[in-house]
Amino acid sequence: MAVIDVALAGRSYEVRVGHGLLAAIGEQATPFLRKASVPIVADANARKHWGEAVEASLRAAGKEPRWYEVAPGEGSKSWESLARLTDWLLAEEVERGDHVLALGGGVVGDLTGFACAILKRGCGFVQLPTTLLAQVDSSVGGKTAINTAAGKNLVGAFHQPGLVMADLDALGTLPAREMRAGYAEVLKYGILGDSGFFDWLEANGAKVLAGDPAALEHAVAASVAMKARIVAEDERETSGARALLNLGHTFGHALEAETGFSDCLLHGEGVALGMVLAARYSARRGEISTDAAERITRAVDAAGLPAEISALGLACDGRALADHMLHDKKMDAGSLPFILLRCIGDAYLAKDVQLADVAAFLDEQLQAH
Ligand SMILES: NC(=O)c1ccc[n+]([C@@H]2O[C@H](COP(=O)([O-])OP(=O)(O)OC[C@H]3O[C@@H](n4cnc5c(N)ncnc54)[C@H](O)[C@@H]3O)[C@@H](O)[C@H]2O)c1
Ligand SMILES: O=C(O)C(=O)C[C@@H](O)[C@H](O)[C@H](O)COP(=O)(O)O
Ligand SMILES: [Zn+2]
Repeated sequence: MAVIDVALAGRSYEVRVGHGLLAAIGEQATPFLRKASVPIVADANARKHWGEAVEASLRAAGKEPRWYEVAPGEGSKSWESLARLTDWLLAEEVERGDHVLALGGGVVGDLTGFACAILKRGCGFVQLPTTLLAQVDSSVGGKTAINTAAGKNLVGAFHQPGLVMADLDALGTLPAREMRAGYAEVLKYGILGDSGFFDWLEANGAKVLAGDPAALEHAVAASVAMKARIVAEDERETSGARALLNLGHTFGHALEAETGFSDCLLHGEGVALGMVLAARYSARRGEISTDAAERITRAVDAAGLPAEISALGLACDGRALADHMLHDKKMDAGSLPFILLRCIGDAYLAKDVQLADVAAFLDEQLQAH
C-alpha cells in the first residue's frame, strides 16, 4: 500500500492507495468510526459491487452501516439531491465530530463533501473513491460542489476529508468508458507539470487502462502525490499554483454545460478534449510547439478519448461556448485567466486571453476535420 500525506497548514490527512482496503474498512478507518452506527452515502453502482464487502467489514468491527443511496450521474450534483441528503444526515443525528463515508465516484464525493461542509457548519467525512477519476483527483484536495443551471460546480466549499482510501480493486468493476474518463485526469498531471510522467503514460497508458496492477498503482500513486503537493502549496486556489489543476477545464466545463451535463460527454471526456483545445490554442499563440500539441492530441486519442470538438456534432458556435465560460470561477474583474502550455510539463496561467479570440479559435476548431 502507498500512503501519501496531504500536508496542510496545521493538519494533514492520508491518502491510502492499495488493494483490499474496502474489505478491511472496519479496521482501516477505526479512528473515524467513533459511534456504533456508520452513515454511508453511496453511489448505487458502487454499492451494488462493493456494498457487501464494506458492510461485512463494518459489522465484523461491531458497527452498524446506515446506507443512503445516490442515483448515478452528474444530475445528482444538484440542489435537490443536496437537500435530500442533508435532511437524511440530520435524521441520522450526525454530529460535527462524526465522519460520513462517501463511497463512489466524483459525483458522490463532491455531493457528500459539500453536504458535510454545511451540516451543522461542518462535520467530518471519509472519501472511499471507487472510480479512477475519483482516486486520482476528486477525492483529494477538498473541492466540493454541486452544479446549478448557470454551470458547473458553482455552489460549493473547500472542505477536506479526514482520510481517503483508494482501493484499486474497486476499479475492477468500473466500465471501460469510465476508466478512460478517469485516465484523462491522469494525463493532465503529466501535461501540466511532469513531462517524465507524460512519457511514461505514452508507453504504459494501455496497461493502465487495461487494469495492469503495477501500472495502475504507479499511475494512481503518482497522480495523488502530484495533487497532494499542489494542494499543500495552494489549498484554496489563491496563489495560482492550484489553478493549474484546471488545465482543460475551462473548455471542458463549457462543453459539459453545452451538452447539458448529460452522459453524452463525461467530465473526464470534456477535460480530455479541453486539454487538446488548450494545447492547440497555446500553439496558435506561438507558445507550445505544434508538434507537442499534436503529441497531446495523439495521447488523448490513443486512450479512446474525444480529441476533436467537430466530432461532437454540437449545434452551437464558439461564442456560445465562450459565454458558458463567463461563469467560470476563475473570472476576475471581467477577465478570465486560462491555463495554457509552454511545453509538455509546463503549464502556466495566462492573464491576457480575450474571450472573443477564444470564440474565434473555437469556431475554427468546430469547422476543422
Ligand atoms: N472535487 C474535485 O476536485 C473534482 C475533481 C475531478 C472531478 N470532479 C467531479 O467528479 C465528477 C466525475 O466523477 P466520476 O468520473 O467519478 O463520475 P461518477 O461519480 O459519475 O461515476 C462514474 C460512473 O461510475 C459508476 N461507478 C462508480 N464506481 C463504480 C465501480 N467501482 N464499479 C462500477 N461502477 C462504478 C457510477 O455509478 C457512475 O455511473 C464530476 O462531477 C466532476 O466535476 C471533482
Ligand atoms: O482540485 C482542483 O483544484 C481541480 O481543479 C481538479 C479538477 O479536476 C476538478 O474537476 C475541479 O472540480 C474543477 O475545479 P473548479 O474549481 O473549476 O470547479
Ligand atoms: Zn476535473
